[in-house]
Amino acid sequence: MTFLFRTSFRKQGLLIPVLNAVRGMSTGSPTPPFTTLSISRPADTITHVEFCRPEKRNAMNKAFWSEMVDCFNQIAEDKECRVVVFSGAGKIFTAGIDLMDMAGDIMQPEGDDTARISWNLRQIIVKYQESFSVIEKCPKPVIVAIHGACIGGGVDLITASDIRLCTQDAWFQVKEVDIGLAADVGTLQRLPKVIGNRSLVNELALTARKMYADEAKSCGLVSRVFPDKETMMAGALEMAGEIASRSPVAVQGTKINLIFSRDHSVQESLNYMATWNMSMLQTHDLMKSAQAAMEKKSLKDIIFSKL
Ligand SMILES: CCC/C=C/C=C/C(=O)SCCNC(=O)CCNC(=O)[C@H](O)C(C)(C)COP(=O)(O)OP(=O)(O)OC[C@H]1O[C@@H](n2cnc3c(N)ncnc32)[C@H](O)[C@@H]1OP(=O)(O)O
Repeated sequence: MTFLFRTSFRKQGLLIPVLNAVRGMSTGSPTPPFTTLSISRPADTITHVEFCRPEKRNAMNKAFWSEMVDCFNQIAEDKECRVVVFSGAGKIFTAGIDLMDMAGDIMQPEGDDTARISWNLRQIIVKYQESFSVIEKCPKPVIVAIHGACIGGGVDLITASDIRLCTQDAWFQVKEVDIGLAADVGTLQRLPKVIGNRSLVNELALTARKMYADEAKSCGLVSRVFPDKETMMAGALEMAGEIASRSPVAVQGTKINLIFSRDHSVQESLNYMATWNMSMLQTHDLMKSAQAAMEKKSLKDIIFSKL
């Protein structure tokens, strides 16, 4: 962590939440109006979202699925926030879908006949898909920090995130086939694009075998493995600080164009990029950043307008 960061934390009286995050501890209870998410501000431009249901191993109950949408829509609108760190409180990152709380919605959908039941079920699935798509739609980069187990819905969540870090004890499991369903909220669509090895994706999704940290790193699911949660949280916050020091015009434009190009041809993506930058290149941030580079100044010393 940089000196600048530390002074910024102290200046704002935010040293304790930062230390808690760095220690990998829960920052406390969920933050109202949320019941499953705890939101803290380790620095003025960084939002830490912690999945906070440790006693249930962060199983994804109904409240979680809707709170994710509210939380990330709010972050998308929050002009102070430039980057998000997402982690899980307690023993593991997440046990996936809450098998107790969600059974009704999925196994006994309402409707007078097959068509209406199917229609209602479709709407439920689309709604749950949005709980993770909202991470991708949020223009602020999301760094996800994974410790212990990341099961089922957890893999859906992390594949919608921009940067994945994990601890040496982390393991990943596309568990859906074990509970009798095909994963339907993002894993089957995003994991092949993340890993780029179809055979491995097929193997993981069809057998539900566990994949441990070293393999996750070697196949590209995560970009860094840390010895423990405390070190990982410190690494995540340091990385968040690096991103947050850059121009938000440049950072958000980079996220949006990377996602666009993942889903389009090179030529379509170049066209999109040209149209994007024909306005974004007119930002003051370009001159400020270029000048800092010429003067060998740290970008942490440059003030960019909020976005
Ligand atoms: C349309 C939506 C589509 C979404 C699909 C998503 C699908 C999936 O996510 S499939 C994966 C489902 N998850 C599982 O099968 C995992 C089940 N849990 C476990 O295997 C273990 O709990 C785990 C290895 C995660 C942790 O083991 P540990 O010994 O550390 O803890 P436990 O004593 O087992 O559990 C502690 C309490 O947490 C409750 N709990 C754990 N997982 C879930 C869960 N998935 N759903 C609901 N509750 C869960 C567990 O019951 C214990 O509660 P209590 O007895 O009250 O203490």
